Amino acid sequence: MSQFRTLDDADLRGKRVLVRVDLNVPAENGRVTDRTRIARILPTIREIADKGGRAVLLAHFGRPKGGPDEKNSLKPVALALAEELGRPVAFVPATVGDIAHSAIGSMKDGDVVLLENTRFHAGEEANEAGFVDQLAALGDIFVNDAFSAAHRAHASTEGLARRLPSHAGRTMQAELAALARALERPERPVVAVVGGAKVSTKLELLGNLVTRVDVLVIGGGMANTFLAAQGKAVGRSLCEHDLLDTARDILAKAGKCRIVLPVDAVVASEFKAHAPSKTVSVDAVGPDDMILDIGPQSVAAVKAVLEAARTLVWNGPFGAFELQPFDAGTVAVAQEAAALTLSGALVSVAGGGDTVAALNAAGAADGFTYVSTAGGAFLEWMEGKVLPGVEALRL
Ligand SMILES: Nc1ncnc2c1ncn2[C@@H]1O[C@H](COP(=O)(O)OP(=O)(O)OP(=O)(O)O)[C@@H](O)[C@H]1O
Ligand SMILES: O=C(O)[C@H](O)COP(=O)(O)O
Repeated sequence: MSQFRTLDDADLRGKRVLVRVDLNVPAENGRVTDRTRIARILPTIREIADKGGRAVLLAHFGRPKGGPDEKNSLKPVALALAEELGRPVAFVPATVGDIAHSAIGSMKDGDVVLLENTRFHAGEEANEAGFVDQLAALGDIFVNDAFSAAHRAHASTEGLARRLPSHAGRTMQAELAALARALERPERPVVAVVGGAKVSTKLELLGNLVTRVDVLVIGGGMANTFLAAQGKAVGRSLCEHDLLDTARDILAKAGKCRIVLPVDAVVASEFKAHAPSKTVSVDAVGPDDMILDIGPQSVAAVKAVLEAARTLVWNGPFGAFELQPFDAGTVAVAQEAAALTLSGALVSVAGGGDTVAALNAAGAADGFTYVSTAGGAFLEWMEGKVLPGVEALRL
């Protein structure tokens, strides 16, 4: 961690500390429905406040089009944050300018305020120098605790880190350490599991992973494209038929990396919970069938792969896990990974919004070595891409 300044290196007392956090949390009708990301940033905020810093939180929420819109206000999130923190969090209905200055000017040591959505200003996503200046004028030092937004080169993630003395927050530190352990200097054999639905966005990831891991397990909707590329019928399953050549290229360049695809599947003719289903070989998928989960033989094969592995990196469920009983494959593999991790045999790291939801639903998340709350940033990191928000923190 010597490549980054951390809170250990910061003189916080009496300082205005601009803290970039990720409060892009799921919400419905103005109520936060999942507080995982809030829980992750508490240690950094508490440490800054307890050391006498004045924590000025910066965050985005949703994807507003560069102007204020009530639907994307962070105000309700400030309430949830205050509850989790167990201390007041003053919400400031402005991101920069006089209102923000005056609210920050009246802070005392140990206070916490949350500024309005950074994306209400077009300069945020454009990483405009003028907007970076306006943000920088509000603080003395910058702390980035938002790994999950670090793939964005925005004013509050990248620009500020280059403008003010900058430090990695505790969650950023933990995330980088866990991810480095899993892919940069992992114990081998390393297994990557890639599933889920977003085939086209994850194909580049697969192409990169085959050069870095020992075994690549492909599941979920992803696998269907590969089965089709091998000439198998996939019926009405989720499948990107225009990407079959890309899938074939990935299979061809696998080299020493073993690729594990499902050998059996649970199929149904409707995409809904408890739809009548049957288990078939992947060579016997009918024209009306939809593959909604991997079958028991595939589960056994993946478990065997995990038993022989030392490191696991996982993104994407094995099936339509929100619909019972099509969660069975994901649940079984998640529980096996958690058990192997708890026994000390495996280092396991998982990331992705739906993946984390699936691991939680399986009761397996606590068993993993590290569960990242990052979606896009986790994928880009797995792809081996440079994350601008992380790069800007490097010494
Ligand atoms: N065989 C399948 N057929 C259809 N949908 C599937 C199948 N397997 C998995 N899915 C769907 O994949 C989705 C999750 O995949 P996704 O690629 O979005 O995961 P993620 O990367 O963890 O999510 P996020 O983008 O939120 O970070 C789930 O909604 C699940 O129902
Ligand atoms: O939810 C996320 O993955 C991060 O907060 C980044 O959000 P974005 O995809 O809208 O940039």
